[in-house]
Amino acid sequence: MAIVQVAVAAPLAEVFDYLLPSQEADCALGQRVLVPFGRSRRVGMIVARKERSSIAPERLKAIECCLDREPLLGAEDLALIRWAADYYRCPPGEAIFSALPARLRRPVPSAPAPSDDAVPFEPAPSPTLNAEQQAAIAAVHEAQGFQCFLLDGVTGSGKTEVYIRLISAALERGRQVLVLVPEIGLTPQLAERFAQRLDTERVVLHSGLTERERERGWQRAARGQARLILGTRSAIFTPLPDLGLVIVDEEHDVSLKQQDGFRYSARDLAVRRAQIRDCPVLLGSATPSLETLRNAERGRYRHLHLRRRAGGAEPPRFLVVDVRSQHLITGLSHALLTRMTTVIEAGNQVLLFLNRRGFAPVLTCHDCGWISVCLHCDARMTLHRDRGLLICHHCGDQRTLPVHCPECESPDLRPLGQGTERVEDSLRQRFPGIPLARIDRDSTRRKGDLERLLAAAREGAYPLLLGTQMLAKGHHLPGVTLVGILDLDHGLYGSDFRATERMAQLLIQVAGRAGRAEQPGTVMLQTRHPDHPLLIRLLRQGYGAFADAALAERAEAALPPFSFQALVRADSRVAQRALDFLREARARVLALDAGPVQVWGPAPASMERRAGRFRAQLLLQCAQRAPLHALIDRLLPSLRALSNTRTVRWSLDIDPQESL
Ligand SMILES: Nc1ncnc2c1ncn2[C@@H]1O[C@H](COP(=O)(O)OP(=O)(O)OP(=O)(O)O)[C@@H](O)[C@H]1O
Ligand SMILES: [Zn+2]
Repeated sequence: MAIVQVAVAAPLAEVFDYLLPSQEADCALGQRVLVPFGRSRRVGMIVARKERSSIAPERLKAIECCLDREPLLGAEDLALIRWAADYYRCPPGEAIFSALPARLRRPVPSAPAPSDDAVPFEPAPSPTLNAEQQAAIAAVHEAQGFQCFLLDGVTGSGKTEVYIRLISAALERGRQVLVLVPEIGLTPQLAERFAQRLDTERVVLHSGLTERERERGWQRAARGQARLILGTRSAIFTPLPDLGLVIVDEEHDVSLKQQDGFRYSARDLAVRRAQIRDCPVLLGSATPSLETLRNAERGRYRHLHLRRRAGGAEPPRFLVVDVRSQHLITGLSHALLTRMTTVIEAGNQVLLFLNRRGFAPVLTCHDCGWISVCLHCDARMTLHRDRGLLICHHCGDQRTLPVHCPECESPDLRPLGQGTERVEDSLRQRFPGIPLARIDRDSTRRKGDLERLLAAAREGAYPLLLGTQMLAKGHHLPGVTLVGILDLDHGLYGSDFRATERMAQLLIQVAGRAGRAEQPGTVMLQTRHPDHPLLIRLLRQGYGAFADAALAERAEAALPPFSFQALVRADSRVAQRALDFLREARARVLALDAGPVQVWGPAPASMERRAGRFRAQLLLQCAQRAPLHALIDRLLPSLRALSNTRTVRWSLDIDPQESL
């Protein structure tokens, strides 16, 4: 009997050998099987065939049955997932089964191939490419096999147009194309643009679909029926037999990194996938991550520029509003309000950006000083007046809005600061009769809300747009000529070393919504730190100059991308336990002789208690990747042993994007 290696759907570091009974002899790589496992049965996937096993033949168990008639994953798909599982230290079975549509994680047979639906196609006219767009396209066309490109194009420079041309050419060559975007909210707009221009079978894959829809799309992609696949990060694992081009839009966005369970970077895996496939990959952004810029600088990625806005639109003009010692009206300066009036009277649109939802970030008692703290987190509960609730944005806990102070019974409770709900309130009073759309997670809770609001916003239905980053990213809103940024200051002095990078990206992305059509745009940035050197550089010289300076700072401090990191996070219900666990982990690292790997911490998280658990982290860092990863391999067994005896949860994050 043949021997196969099976990855079982469970958090186990190993894969297991099984016998393949003769009635299942043609069961192959990438097919799911049902196997006896301990006293139960589990679903698994065949990941290799073997000549012999190190386990004595009489002790080998046989698989019970094969669940699929054809492989669900091809050899390359498996290679990618297993590479990712190794690199990110995720158990192979967990990685493989989290890459499958949810239903196929259970012991059910896979469905037959879904049929195609033909859609009538009326191509929309395509613009004449400018010289920079042409050069970018030509560069990618010249690629022989694998090559990674950075498409670094200012907002509104026509990156999407470049994608469309490259996709079209790849489709004509008979290839499939995978396009990744960081957020669901960006899929409808892009899908719509693709639908107008590309006559091909498309699927969209994201977490907002039902299990059925997702499985169907996945199957059509896997069987080569769908030729263009547009999806959020987990779509990186979709099997694509004819893959010929990978595109990652907004490659700088943290949402491309999975932050729990199988913690992978879809962007980095896109590059790896293209390498395995030997095809080109294009990373696009107006604000590339410092990691990607560094790779371009080192010549590993080819840097393509689109320096001008397409179709003759002007870059937006920045005005800094120094709000120190100014009287603000619910967070808005007089200068901003005045200009808003002018823009609205001229029949254009204003977009206001405030990255804080709810009515106010805290409720206080004016008599005794009580504040609305969360019982489970080291955080304040946000006042949501519309819903009559205090909500903790960290653990989700809700309380009905108190009428009297819970401490002193005073009725004088006051909201402090403002969120989008409060700004909306104030604007409706100040601009009566002017249609306003607030776009944030609260105002778009039902399916289709966001799409509807954005479509109406694009049509110019709302002279006033107000929103969080949901509204800021990637949307083309041609009527917007004024963008007001109410408060980004926390990003200038954040505790995470990436805080300024994120602030700069968000600022440029939000600003990029202004003046994308005929009318020029203005961006008013309210700040209490108008003299901050990085801010000045960003506004006067642009993102590229900012990134150069930020990279120089990172080099100086030996931080990523000039070093590599891994973060061990731990949490426990009892204070100190997580820290104690990490102290021991640190001792183990030192006992292993860490060599060039530096060990920082452990330190409590900046918000230590969250959802009733105390959190801490231990950082490992090294100028080279190899010694760090070698150390981790030696460390993991002892971490697993350590945690067995404790009530501590822990995880390992390779190339972490966020500290706690
Ligand atoms: N060569 C061109 N000539 C005229 N118009 C163009 C050209 N290329 C793109 N456009 C138009 O310019 C606008 C902006 O282009 P697009 O949305 O592709 O930019 P982008 O770089 O992807 O934007 P962002 O990253 O800011 O979302 C679109 O309306 C697009 O149709
Ligand atoms: Zn909480």
